[in-house]
Amino acid sequence: MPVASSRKRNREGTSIFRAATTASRRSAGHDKTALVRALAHTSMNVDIGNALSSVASPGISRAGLERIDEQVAVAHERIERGMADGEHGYEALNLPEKTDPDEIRTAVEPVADCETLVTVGIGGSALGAATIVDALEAQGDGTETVFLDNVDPAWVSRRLEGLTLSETAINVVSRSGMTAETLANFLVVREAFDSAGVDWTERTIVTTGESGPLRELADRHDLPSLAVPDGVPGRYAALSAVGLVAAAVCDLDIEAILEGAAAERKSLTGSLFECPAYAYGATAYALDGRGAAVNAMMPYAESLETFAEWFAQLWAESLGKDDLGQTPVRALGVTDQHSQLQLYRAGPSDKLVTFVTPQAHEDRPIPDTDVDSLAYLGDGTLGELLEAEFSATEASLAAAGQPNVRIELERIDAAELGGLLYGMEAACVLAGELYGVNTFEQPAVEWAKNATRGLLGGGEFEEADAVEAKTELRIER
Ligand SMILES: O=P(O)(O)OC[C@H]1O[C@](O)(CO)[C@@H](O)[C@@H]1O
Repeated sequence: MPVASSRKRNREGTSIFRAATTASRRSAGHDKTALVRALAHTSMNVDIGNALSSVASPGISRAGLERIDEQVAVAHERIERGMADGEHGYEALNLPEKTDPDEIRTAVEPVADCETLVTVGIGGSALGAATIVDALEAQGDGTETVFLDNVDPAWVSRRLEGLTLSETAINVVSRSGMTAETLANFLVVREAFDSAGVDWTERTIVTTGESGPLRELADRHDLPSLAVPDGVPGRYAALSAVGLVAAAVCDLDIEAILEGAAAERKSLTGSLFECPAYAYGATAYALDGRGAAVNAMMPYAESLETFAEWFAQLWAESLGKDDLGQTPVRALGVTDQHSQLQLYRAGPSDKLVTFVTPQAHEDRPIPDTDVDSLAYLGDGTLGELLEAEFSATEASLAAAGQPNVRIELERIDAAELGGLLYGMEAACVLAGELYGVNTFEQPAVEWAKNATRGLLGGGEFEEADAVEAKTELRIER
């Protein structure tokens, strides 16, 4: 029954659809020409028109964009130098060329026929993989995927219950190889296999660094393993084995993901007016400086909900330091029109709303109805309703002077997704340069890790003492 629906494109590549909205915007007095489309074909096109000061407040003027573009040119040189030298962090932007899909496919062969894949990992060691398999679910081979990225005992038990362990494979991922949650969950999963009499060493694949407890376990049991590439922080590792092992087990087109990313890499030039990724990073940075301290990532596709979670880690852990950084918020279109939009439209003007919208998508007709008041829905499609709601919500924010940016994908497929992931990583690296922060470290997370280890007898940590010294003011029933 599903039928393909796509917005027709004229030769200039401007969607007829957009033309319509331009008319409505013009009626609302918007100057609408700031669509940044890459010179080379890339996945993501970025429309920053609704972030202009002629439309929104906070907003950025054209002169402001020109000024930032000078900083972008300098930042781009720094990024290119870091990539050329394989420097820590910048090396992540070389992954489309460096990741070997054949190596990944070979490594997953022993488990490729599993019915269920349990991925044990957290943060960057789970979110990239989850984003890819959730976004491309319809294009996979039907392998069920379970991500254990929390240690809530009831939740973990529910996830494991009901699994046919003899048909289940384990994908353990940890860059450091010592993250407590991941190692604890792996020990729990292993025990479940042992209790069921299923040999987990036959059904486990490991992705980790050169050293650490997980590397030791992999070597001791001679488990098939892949390396986390050097110089690539977890949150930037989706386009390596870290994010692609699960995709390969689900028989997704990991080659096309890397090709889409490679095409996006070609769009990195020294100007935001030519590079969608930099246009996004520079605009988000500029708006933060003008008061938009919150960035609500609101994809208009259910399959991109996990992408918003992935983006939240990327943006928060990369830019949140030295009292700087824009707070990412996860939202979903159309669902959060009915929960968050009131705030985004009529609350404080401290937010940028980032929309991600596929131009083409699967569709489903809405049957005709004899209820007159529903005639406007009947005989249409859910896709038309989704598109109308997206445009209406985008325009409603602009009409209220609330800044928003649109990221357009042609459709949600492997190449487009690869480009989107790469583009957002490049946007974040650029924003990090503009903020002047160390984009690739996350020292602030260590305090709680030390405290946890101390509380559990894993060593002497002053942080654990501080936990005990909590100031209390309890209000009890
Ligand atoms: O891959 P690892 O080393 O297990 O770390 C998982 C996640 O934990 C963090 O280090 C934060 O605690 C993230 O940066 C990382 O993605």
